[in-house]
Amino acid sequence: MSLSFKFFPERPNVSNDLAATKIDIFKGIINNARTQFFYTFNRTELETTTKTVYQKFSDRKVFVHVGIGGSSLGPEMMVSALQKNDTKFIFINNIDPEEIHSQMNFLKNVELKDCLFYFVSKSGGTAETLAALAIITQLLEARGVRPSEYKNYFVFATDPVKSELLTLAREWDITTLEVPSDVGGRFTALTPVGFLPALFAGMDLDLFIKGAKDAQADLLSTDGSTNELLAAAEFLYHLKEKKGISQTVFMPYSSKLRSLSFWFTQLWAESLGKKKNRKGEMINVGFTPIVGYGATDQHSQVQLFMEGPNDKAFIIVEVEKFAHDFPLHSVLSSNNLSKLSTFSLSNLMKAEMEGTIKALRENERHIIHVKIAKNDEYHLAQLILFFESLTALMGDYLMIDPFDQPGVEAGKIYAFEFLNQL
Ligand SMILES: O=P(O)(O)OC[C@H]1O[C@](O)(CO)[C@@H](O)[C@@H]1O
Repeated sequence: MSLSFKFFPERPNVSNDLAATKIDIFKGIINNARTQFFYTFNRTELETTTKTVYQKFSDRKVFVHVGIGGSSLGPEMMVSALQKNDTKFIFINNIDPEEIHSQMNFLKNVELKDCLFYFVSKSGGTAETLAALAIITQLLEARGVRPSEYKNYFVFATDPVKSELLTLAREWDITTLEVPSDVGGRFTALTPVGFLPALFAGMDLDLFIKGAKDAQADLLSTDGSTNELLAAAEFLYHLKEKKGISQTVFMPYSSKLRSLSFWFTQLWAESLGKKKNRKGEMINVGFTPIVGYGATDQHSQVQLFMEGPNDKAFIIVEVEKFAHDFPLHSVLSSNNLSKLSTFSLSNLMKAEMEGTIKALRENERHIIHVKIAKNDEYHLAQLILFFESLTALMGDYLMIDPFDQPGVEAGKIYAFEFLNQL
């Protein structure tokens, strides 16, 4: 795996015996019929069907992605990290009428033949996504498009076995991609959910999948001295058990990877925040994710991180080499400018990150520093698989099921009760 790791104050000691035990457990998790996230991208037919769909609609200049939670956060993160072309992306990922108004206004002014609407919902029954479908069909109707023609504008991604969207897909003859039944919504970035937007963003899908495949063996290694998945799990679990640290600040030093923090937030929060353990006993556990990005948040949250309660672990993601850089020399004379003049912007970013890590260490904070050589498809896929694997494994440490989300159901039921009273 080409992610490199440093742990502060120190890497936990993972003996080979412990590694063998934990990898056995991890294999049990990823080989379970309902939790196949670790292997889905090995299914080449998922890649080829997505490429075929892309070919069919590749002339589209506006890609409207409709979905919420895991059906949107992965694609948003991938596109904002690595888009390489001019495709206009619109993410309809909320039901704020004012935002939808702006999005629909934009769409009213573009040629429909330039648009592709990608509706993603694992369950096919999510109210927010179906609401957006209703509004988009109104837009199409107003432009004279009949339901029999929706197939020219829509692609669906949903569970191939059980989903309301399947019924509509059959009725309207919509091209439909698979969200594998055995992969939970928040683990679907490395499936057609992420693949299709990646292709429309001009990303190299083969390199993306290769990155994930190349990480598999290292994540399963029973060498405790090199398996960083196990080290990270031990590090975070013991911080929680011994020091009560259960907040996790996720802070890439990169604007392009800022959305990785939002993707991580759902993965970490929805998977690990649980009322009951696997035996059904009340335990109310979880790790609270905190979104950050450097260097910007040094001027926002870092004061708290340094001097506030020592109740947070920090995951800092570094991009070693940026694709672009700028020298900082200037014709202006100023003391502060002249201190920068012999350096580049990426030198400043690196120095600020290292400076923050050093200061955090002086304040006895706990840090996992992850480095990628560059922000590309290969490394992004490795980050995704690493954090998905870490989440699954932490579920075992916490003795909970990281693949369900019973806590969000009650709110949905009450929302419909309120709706029916309106
Ligand atoms: O893909 P779906 O089924 O529309 O679900 C969207 C999101 O809603 C949840 O089920 C609950 O928040 C998430 O787990 C999921 O990512």
